[in-house]
Amino acid sequence: MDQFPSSSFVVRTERSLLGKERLQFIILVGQTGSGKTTQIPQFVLEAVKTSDKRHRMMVACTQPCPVAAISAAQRVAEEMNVAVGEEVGYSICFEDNVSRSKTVLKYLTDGMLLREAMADPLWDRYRVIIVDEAHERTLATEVLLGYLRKVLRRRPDLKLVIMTASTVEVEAEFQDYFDGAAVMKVLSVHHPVDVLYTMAPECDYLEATIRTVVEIHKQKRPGDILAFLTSEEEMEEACHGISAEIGKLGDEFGPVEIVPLHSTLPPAAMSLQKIFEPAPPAGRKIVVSTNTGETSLSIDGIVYVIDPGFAEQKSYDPRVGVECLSVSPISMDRADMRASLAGRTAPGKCYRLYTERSYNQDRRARTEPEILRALELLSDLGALDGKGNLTRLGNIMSEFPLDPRMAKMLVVSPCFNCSKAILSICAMLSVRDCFRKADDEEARARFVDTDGDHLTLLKIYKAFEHNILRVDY
Ligand SMILES: Nc1ncnc2c1ncn2[C@@H]1O[C@H](COP(=O)(O)OP(=O)(O)OP(=O)(O)O)[C@@H](O)[C@H]1O
Repeated sequence: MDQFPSSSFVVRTERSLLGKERLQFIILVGQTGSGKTTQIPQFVLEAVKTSDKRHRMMVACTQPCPVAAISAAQRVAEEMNVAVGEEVGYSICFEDNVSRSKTVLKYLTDGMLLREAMADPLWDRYRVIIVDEAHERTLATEVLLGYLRKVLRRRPDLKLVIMTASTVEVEAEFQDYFDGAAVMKVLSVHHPVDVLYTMAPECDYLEATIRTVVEIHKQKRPGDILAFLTSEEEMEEACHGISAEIGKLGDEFGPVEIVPLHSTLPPAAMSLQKIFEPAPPAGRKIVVSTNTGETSLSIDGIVYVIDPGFAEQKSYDPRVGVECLSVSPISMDRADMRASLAGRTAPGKCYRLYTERSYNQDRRARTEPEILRALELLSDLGALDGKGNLTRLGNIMSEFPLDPRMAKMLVVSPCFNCSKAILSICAMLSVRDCFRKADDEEARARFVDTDGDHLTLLKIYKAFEHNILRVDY
């Protein structure tokens, strides 16, 4: 990408980019919904196509979660009037929808691009790499950026675009890390958002969310609703609750379309498009989302945001050496990001289901980047030495596209003669819970092993093998 072709964006550059044809990397800042994910890769692709034909042609655009990669590929393929999997494709864990000969623009999760580096360490097939949603500071994005900085020195023809919907501090941090990289800004219109707090803390945020959705539907002017919850189970419960309560209202307040949004929504490609479809005539769309709806997918028409103030977040407990996923209060910057989504297409309202005091006093200003929590874990597992270098064990572990604890379990399992069992346990831990509905509780109880969840998973897998694959032990 020697220069961006003209676009419909109003772009303000901090330094003149167009005169500097040899810039190797830039940071592009734009509010969520301004078109970074769907438009910039197309401009870049256009520029790549018109540049020196001897160069490699492929453009990669990374996303923090599978559902965002699929959604972007679908949208861009539609805009370019091509089929997904041909000129525009996507690659996520366990699904590669690309054509070796045709794909020139590939949306993929940041983890998948890192995996590609194992076989192709300098990403030789790519001419431009676009790292999207960099402000989310996921572990994979941070590792990717660290590695990219090294690769750029060895591949002067490789260009990097870092895209973020960040705050000024985050922007400065990226600029600092990439030697004062130029910043481009996509200026977009943003409407005012009224932020409302509860007078007293809510003791049950799920119930409060359902109640608030129903009240908005009964009392407020047209506009879609986006409600944040912390897990898929909560979302399912909320969708049922909202549907039941709104059903009781009869036809008086108009129809609703309730759409769940989760990063691993199955089957992602099929249900995804519903999120972008307009609300039913004279009705309302209600999107119930985990934090995937914060920045990974921009949904038009949202006027009301309901923020209970919690998210499921990973934390590492060094005392027991276990990483746990717990529901904890979100930081102020994430609360502000959620609120801003109400003002994308019209003036909006954000209902925070917590007190103003809780916003000001109980929350961190920013979310701690995941990478800081991961370092401690790697040292405890013996993957890093005292100086922070990879040990021999760490090197072997890095070959596995797995959580480090699972990688270590697998690497050391031959010493304990249990590789096959550990392999099955790792596979079971890598997929979504195989029991999901409340009525599966009885079935789950049949497999419970008093020695812990891992052995329960192994029992389930063995039963599956025995009954479905007819393998005898
Ligand atoms: N799969 C899709 N189907 C329909 N509309 C879409 C789809 N993906 C994006 N859009 C729409 O395209 C517009 C631009 O979205 P885009 O995701 O490119 O913005 P963005 O700046 O990258 O935001 P974010 O930071 O949230 O990813 C938005 O109005 C969005 O609703």
